Amino acid sequence: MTTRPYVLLSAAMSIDGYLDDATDQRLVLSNDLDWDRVDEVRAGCDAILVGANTVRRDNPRLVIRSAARRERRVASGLPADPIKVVLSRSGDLDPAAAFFTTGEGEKLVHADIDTMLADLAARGVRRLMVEGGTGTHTSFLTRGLADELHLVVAPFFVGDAAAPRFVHDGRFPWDRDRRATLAEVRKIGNVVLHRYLLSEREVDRYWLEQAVELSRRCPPSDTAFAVGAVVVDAHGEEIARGYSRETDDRVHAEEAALARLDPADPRLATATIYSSLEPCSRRRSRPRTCTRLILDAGLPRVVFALREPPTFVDGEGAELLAAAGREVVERPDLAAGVREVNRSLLPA
Ligand SMILES: NC(=O)C1=CN([C@@H]2O[C@H](COP(=O)(O)OP(=O)(O)OC[C@H]3O[C@@H](n4cnc5c(N)ncnc54)[C@H](OP(=O)(O)O)[C@@H]3O)[C@@H](O)[C@H]2O)C=CC1
Ligand SMILES: Nc1c(N[C@@H]2O[C@H](COP(=O)(O)O)[C@@H](O)[C@H]2O)[nH]c(=O)[nH]c1=O
Repeated sequence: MTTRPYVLLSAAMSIDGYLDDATDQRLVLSNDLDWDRVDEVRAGCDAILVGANTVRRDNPRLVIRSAARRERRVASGLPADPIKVVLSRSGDLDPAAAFFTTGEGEKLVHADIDTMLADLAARGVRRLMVEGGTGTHTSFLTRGLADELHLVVAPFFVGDAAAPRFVHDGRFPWDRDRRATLAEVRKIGNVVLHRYLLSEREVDRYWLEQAVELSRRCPPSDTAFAVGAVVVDAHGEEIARGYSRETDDRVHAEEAALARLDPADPRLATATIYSSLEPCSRRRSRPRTCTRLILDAGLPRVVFALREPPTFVDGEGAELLAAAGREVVERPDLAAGVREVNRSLLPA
């Protein structure tokens, strides 16, 4: 099975949540700096998608504007422009639309999202940017098919319910009990970019990267690893963090983080602990291992990047946690930073 491309949704809306006004003229919400950012994001993607109404109403070109970015793409063996895709069940599209007549990449029309994603995966597309409009964003979001959302808010109101909102009504996977992860807020002149992470895989990446960053603060040691740990509740809010040797010269990262929480804290029962290294399962310097502490705290989910290397002991934290019914997620794709922080302690 081929994996679907990474899906990045992008939209600009007014303060009151509209993507456009109700006139025939296209509403520009981004400023010049933000258009340049959009161009950069486009240049980092293999394909760009819009819905059929956006082609009909905006007549977009969806090409890379910057000559330097086009040259960089070509120099790295890519076409100057990403593949363009339009979603349309009706197929009612004007062949003279700029979508079809501009740009050097392929132009595709698809009537179904699943078929489209499979086709793009087969064409080697790894990153897809979805630029709207309302119906298209609603389809991707309600189906849980978005990994990341770039939402720009422009500083004015449209104030007309006849205009298209960011999304239609619907059942979205993120609600007040299951919040999306806010990875970044950036002021770009007078607009604000919000970057949200929407898929579990990307949320895990974000918190594990935080844990790896935290491990860089560990006081150096020849006899113990440098590890960072973050505990995140079911709403996606950080509730504790810690790192090796943070509070005394023996303390482990998970131990330091869990010590900051009341064992009776109800959030623990649905929280995730992110640790840059597999939780320890043998320890001389303390009565309880980090694996034991995690089990005793009732944490149902553990995510780590690197298995404990056999430098000091043979770790079996992952196996013990899984055997106890905890969900254990190993992310070796994020292990490079952990290896770098601990390079003097790893086997050559
Ligand atoms: N500010 C911003 O960032 C942006 C604003 N916009 C604005 O959004 C507005 C357009 O939004 P909207 O009218 O909702 O249109 P869309 O651009 O989302 O197009 C909707 C059409 O796309 C096709 N489509 C949508 N979902 C699916 C699906 N799941 N499977 C197959 N086909 C699908 C259908 O085409 P068909 O009818 O052919 O069957 C549908 O009618 C415009 O006013 C535009 O200016 C657009 C993009 C970005
Ligand atoms: N209006 C608007 C956006 N609209 C999106 O940009 C597309 C036009 O791209 P181009 O053909 O390159 O001019 C348009 O069809 C729609 O998908 N995007 C934004 O980031 N900010 C904005 O204010």
